Amino acid sequence: MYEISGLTKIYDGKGKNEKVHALQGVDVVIPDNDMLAIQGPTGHGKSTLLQLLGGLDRPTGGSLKFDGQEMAKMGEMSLTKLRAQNFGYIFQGFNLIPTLTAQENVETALVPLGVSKVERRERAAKALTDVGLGERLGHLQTELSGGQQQRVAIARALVKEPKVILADEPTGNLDEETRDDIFGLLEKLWADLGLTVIMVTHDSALSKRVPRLAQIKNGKLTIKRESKTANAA
Ligand SMILES: Nc1ncnc2c1ncn2[C@@H]1O[C@H](COP(=O)(O)OP(=O)(O)OP(=O)(O)O)[C@@H](O)[C@H]1O
Repeated sequence: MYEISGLTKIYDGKGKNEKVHALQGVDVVIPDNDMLAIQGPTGHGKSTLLQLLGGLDRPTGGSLKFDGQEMAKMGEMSLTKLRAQNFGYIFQGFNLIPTLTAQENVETALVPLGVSKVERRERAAKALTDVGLGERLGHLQTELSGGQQQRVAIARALVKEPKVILADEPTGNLDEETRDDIFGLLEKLWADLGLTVIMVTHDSALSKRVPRLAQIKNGKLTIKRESKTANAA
């Protein structure tokens, strides 16, 4: 569960003394097993929030607690461990390594966890099978469709058995049919594995389907639609 209050992020801008106030006091609780979509105009702080939630960057101010641990104050080693054990990331551009097979790409997520080579192979094969790519383990990125590449990226996020999946425009590069397919897969994994899924999306069809919807405007977050789970928490 995330407990977030007064969260701010200020970047250094291009000019001297110029500051970009990307997040300007975000308050939100994200309970376990929530599925939250974040919408908002371009440049208003969506990706910034996702980066902070995933421990990929540090807030400038406020409190960002994950399972009671203050991420803003955590040392680099603890944060790396928290990231490796809890967060799976999915990006719009898939971020696969083109010279590696689907299986090898998924295995890379387990290297920081010190998992043995044999176990890495087994877990990667299982994760790819879970996303419907059991027959494509040895394929390179160029030998896979866009939807299949996103499935590899989802398997790579899942193989660590994270608590949280953070997705930045997970269906952004895909046609309508493939988009429905990938979102259906995320919904199934969310329900079956009890994951928390937090995604940034411009896709209004997708926003309609998620249980809980938030909007970020000018670095501030408002909840637009509550799910029953969130109300109960
Ligand atoms: N590393 C950085 N250094 C400086 N400014 C940044 C950096 N990252 C983001 N910004 C700025 O912070 C603001 C918020 O950016 P962010 O990427 O969070 O927006 P977004 O809502 O995700 O936009 P989009 O929908 O276009 O992806 C923008 O003004 C952006 O230019």
